[in-house]
Amino acid sequence: MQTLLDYLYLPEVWGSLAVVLAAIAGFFGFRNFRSEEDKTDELTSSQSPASSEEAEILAHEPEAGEDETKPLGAPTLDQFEKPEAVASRMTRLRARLARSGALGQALLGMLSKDQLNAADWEEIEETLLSADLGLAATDQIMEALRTELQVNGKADEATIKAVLKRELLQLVEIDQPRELNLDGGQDENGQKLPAAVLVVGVNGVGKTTSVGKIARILVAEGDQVILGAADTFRAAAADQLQTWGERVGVEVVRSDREGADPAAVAFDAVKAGVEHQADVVLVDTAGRLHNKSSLMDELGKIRRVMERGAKVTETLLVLDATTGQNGMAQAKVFAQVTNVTGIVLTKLDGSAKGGIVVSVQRELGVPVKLVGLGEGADDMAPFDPEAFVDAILA
Ligand SMILES: Nc1nc2c(ncn2[C@@H]2O[C@H](COP(=O)(O)OP(=O)(O)OP(=O)(O)O)[C@@H](O)[C@H]2O)c(=O)[nH]1
Repeated sequence: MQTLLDYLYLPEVWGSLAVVLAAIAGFFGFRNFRSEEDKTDELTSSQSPASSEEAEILAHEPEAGEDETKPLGAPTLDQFEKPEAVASRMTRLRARLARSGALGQALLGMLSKDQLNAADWEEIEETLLSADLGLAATDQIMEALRTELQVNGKADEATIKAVLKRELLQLVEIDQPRELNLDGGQDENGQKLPAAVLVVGVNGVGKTTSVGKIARILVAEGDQVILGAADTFRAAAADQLQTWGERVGVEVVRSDREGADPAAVAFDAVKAGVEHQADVVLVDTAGRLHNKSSLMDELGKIRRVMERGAKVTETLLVLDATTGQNGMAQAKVFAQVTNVTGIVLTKLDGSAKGGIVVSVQRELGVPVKLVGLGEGADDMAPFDPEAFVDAILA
């Protein structure tokens, strides 16, 4: 006769227990996916891959009966944080943006003098340049101010503000939508497909944090989101992303292996998004700048394998507002190697470099879509040109 102890050693018992636990976790809608790359080498695919590397990733299917999910307990829905709604964060964060209003105050102080001499104009130019507006935009504003003061002699504060606002708004304007394109379309059977969003940028600019924050914005808007931790260069990045996901009940696809193929993780994330009929799959990348061609290869491959599962509707470039022209040079490399569709400008809180919005859009020809305004989880908002200009002139 079997004792209770014998019974506990039976593998079927543990197998059944695992299935029950997985089912419970699945029921609560919270699962942590390990990339299939970690698990199997057995492959089948009817699609024709573009390269042998891609073939490996595409052919990567779990073995029959294998469950690649790793349930992390079963949190109930009310254990998840409720991210702040977009409208309320805009009001709250406006004040943060105003901290970068040093530009408006400095200019108004100088321009309200009775007689402006050459040294004053030089100082005005210097102030505009130090806000990272760039040469061309600075020239345009200088021209408009000179014209105003020549025509009307001394201008009052309200007039100067109006001229600055008009010019800045014109400079910030860009003939492209600022909203994220999150229309993934449908497959040939009419089943909804997720929008795949690739997030790129130099390390340390706030990429992983931004992916977490964007996920929260989307969750607040009612979207079902899946995150892909394709920054496999730094193991902590996947842990960091997982924490962001866990806080709001968002699934995170990751690899447990440091240095795993980022394209495999990105592929699995999109695959999970399709299977779970998610609205958006957000993929974080490492994007180390070893050299231009390896970066191009890596991002190109990630993008191609993502496209096999769903449409990459956005490639967002994350840029640190405090890094100025140096950051811009690096951003340009990314824009050259991948088709960037929007900028996420981080660390705009407290930075006197608000002018970077103008220069980055001019240099890269893509709109700033989101701005990071602090280290808090909901300190990110869609970019609003008028609120931005008002704030820097406050
Ligand atoms: N003040 C402020 N800090 C920010 C903002 N966005 C990100 N950070 C901080 O920037 C630091 C770097 O952020 P990460 O998300 O780890 O940067 P990363 O680009 O993913 O870095 P790698 O993974 O090394 O490539 C963190 O301390 C963030 O809290 C922001 O909008 N404002």
